[in-house]
Amino acid sequence: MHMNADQTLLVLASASPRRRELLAQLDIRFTVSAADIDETPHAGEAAEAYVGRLAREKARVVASRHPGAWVLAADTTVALGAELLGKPRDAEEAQAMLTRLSGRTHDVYTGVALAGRHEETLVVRTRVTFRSLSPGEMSWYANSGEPLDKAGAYAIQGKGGFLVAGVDGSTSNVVGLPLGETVALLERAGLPLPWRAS
Ligand SMILES: Cc1cn([C@H]2C[C@H](O)[C@@H](COP(=O)(O)OP(=O)(O)OP(=O)(O)O)O2)c(=O)[nH]c1=O
Repeated sequence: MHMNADQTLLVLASASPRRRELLAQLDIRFTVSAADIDETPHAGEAAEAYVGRLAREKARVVASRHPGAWVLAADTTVALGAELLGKPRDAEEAQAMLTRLSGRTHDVYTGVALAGRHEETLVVRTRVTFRSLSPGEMSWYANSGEPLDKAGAYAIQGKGGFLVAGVDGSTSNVVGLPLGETVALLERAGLPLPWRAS
């Protein structure tokens, strides 16, 4: 992609097909350029601070490659109390995460950052309650392949829907991009939106 000085150009700094689909559903025009950053949490870093920091770092890395454009980035993590559950390395770790989540309520945090003429970061929390899962359910799902690239080892939008007893808050936030808050963020920056004349 070549440089573009157009202030209405939006770049999504993400390799996640979920974020791409969520944004595309709203007919918002954007290009994609993934940021590869170190996602190791700092010692004692709380979930809210962690996802905000990672979203900001992703947005800044891609903004430096696209001067003049607006860059949107996000990061999602699952938090069970003070414990952060990122993407499981394998089916065994997925199973361990599902065992922790079974029969309990956890928080899903997504940090969203917009970088361009100015910078803004927000963090959205959704509470998700899991059913009490049987060993057979956990083992089948852990080995289904679906948990591997998902924070907390499940996809609410996929087969993982059967694990969930209830959701309190934004569902798109769980999938990786809180649509209501993201639209408000783009609106504040003056980006053109399909329902608003630019
Ligand atoms: C809990 C949950 C997470 N997820 C996904 C959303 C995110 O893509 C992923 C968390 O990983 P992230 O590190 O937030 O995102 P990513 O590595 O997929 O993409 P990028 O950093 O390039 O933007 O987990 C679901 O799809 N469904 C769910 O129910």
